[in-house]
Amino acid sequence: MCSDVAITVRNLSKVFPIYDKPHHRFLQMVMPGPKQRWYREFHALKDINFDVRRGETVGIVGRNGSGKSTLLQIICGTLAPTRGDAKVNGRIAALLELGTGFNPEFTGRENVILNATVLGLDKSEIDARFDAIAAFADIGEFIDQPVKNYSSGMYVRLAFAVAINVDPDILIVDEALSVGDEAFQRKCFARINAIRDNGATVLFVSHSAGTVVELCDRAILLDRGEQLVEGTPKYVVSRYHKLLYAPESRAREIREQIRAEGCGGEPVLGEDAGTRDESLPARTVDDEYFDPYLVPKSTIQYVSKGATIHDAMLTTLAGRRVNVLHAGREYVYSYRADFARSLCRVRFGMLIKSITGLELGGAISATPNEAIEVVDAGCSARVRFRFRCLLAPGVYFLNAGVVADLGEGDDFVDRHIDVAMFRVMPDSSRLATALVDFDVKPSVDLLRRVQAAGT
Ligand SMILES: Nc1ncnc2c1ncn2[C@@H]1O[C@H](COP(=O)(O)OP(=O)(O)OP(=O)(O)O)[C@@H](O)[C@H]1O
Repeated sequence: MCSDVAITVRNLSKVFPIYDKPHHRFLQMVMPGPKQRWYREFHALKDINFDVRRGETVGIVGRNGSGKSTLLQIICGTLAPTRGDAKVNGRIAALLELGTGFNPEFTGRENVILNATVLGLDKSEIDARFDAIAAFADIGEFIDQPVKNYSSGMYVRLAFAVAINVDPDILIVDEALSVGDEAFQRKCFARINAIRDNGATVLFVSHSAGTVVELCDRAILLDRGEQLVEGTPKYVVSRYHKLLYAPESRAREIREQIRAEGCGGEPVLGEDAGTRDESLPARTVDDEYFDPYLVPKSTIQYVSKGATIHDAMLTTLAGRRVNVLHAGREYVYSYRADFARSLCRVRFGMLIKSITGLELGGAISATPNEAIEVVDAGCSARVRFRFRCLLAPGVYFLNAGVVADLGEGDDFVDRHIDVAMFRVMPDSSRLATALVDFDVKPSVDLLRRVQAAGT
């Protein structure tokens, strides 16, 4: 293996036997034969090939079951490939899914020693680092309890503390971070950054587009065990999203499209160089655009009480339809409401929610005193909400609602939940943390420390 390559994966395939009935496993053991096979083959990885250079941080993305964890386990040597091989050059520390690495009967202290020994540290090195590992894990006296008594959060804390305190040449992280609490996750990301800055190689599995774009130099998209594409994180994440939100009927076609595009997104060319979907208008790298596959699957339409909402959409200020937005820019959320009966004191509303349903912000077209007094049957209204997209990269959902006074106060006369969705593009220049960007203007003054007299 070339000395500036940390990981080489060649023609790697993994086939799992699937037994339809529990006793078939036994029958296969006692009656294996060329004619009768008691299992079906499931191809979890199919002919995977890539290199990771020393010092690179590479993200692996893909839908559930695409083979990410299987790939990492083979690279770490905890699972054997069926064909091909994965070679690593250097000390590898891995944070794989829960359950791997620790012996549940041993205490945290014993597991730390065991793990660090497996990672190649001698006794004096382990003694020198033990306190740092325990401090990072911050699990108090649980360090002397068997790990079978740990919560999943404690387990991850300790596993991560070991993995990143042994000065690995190669760090492999499999999304396990999402188990820890937020403060701990932040501590871990800071530590991963420090390890990377010291020249280590990081291989990272994540479902979070923001994390991959933020942390990685390059990304690889796996789907159904196949390596569909590799390229810049922005490019690969955009293809991943295209696949993730594809209707089942189009998924196969979209996979083929992505595969045909091949390797993409050299940084100098910009994320979509040479791979534009011909059905979309030409755009520059940072342009917002419309992704036809970004369609909510959770839309709920309430029973109409005299008005009906249609054509909910987002556009640029110039009127171009979009749903992949640029943070910081202004957009218009609009819909049409058709009135089948006359309604009094009419107002229109909008709401933006996070993927978990958290209501982030909304607006109503008028105060109660300024509601439209009467809208006659047969009329239509075009409703527009202009807003600035002050949101973190990620996916968001939109509600739309029409309110009128039906005699007993305001009531919804039509309401659509998750009527549209949009994505905010990852932005590496972003300083804001969390979901909502308050347009904070940070400033830092470095103050020279006054030297004490005589020192
Ligand atoms: N030991 C096994 N026996 C049979 N099938 C397996 C085994 N381990 C994994 N698989 C199957 O291989 C496929 C890939 O699994 P893997 O865990 O690598 O996917 P993943 O991309 O990491 O998924 P997720 O994002 O849900 O963690 C899945 O369909 C899984 O059911």
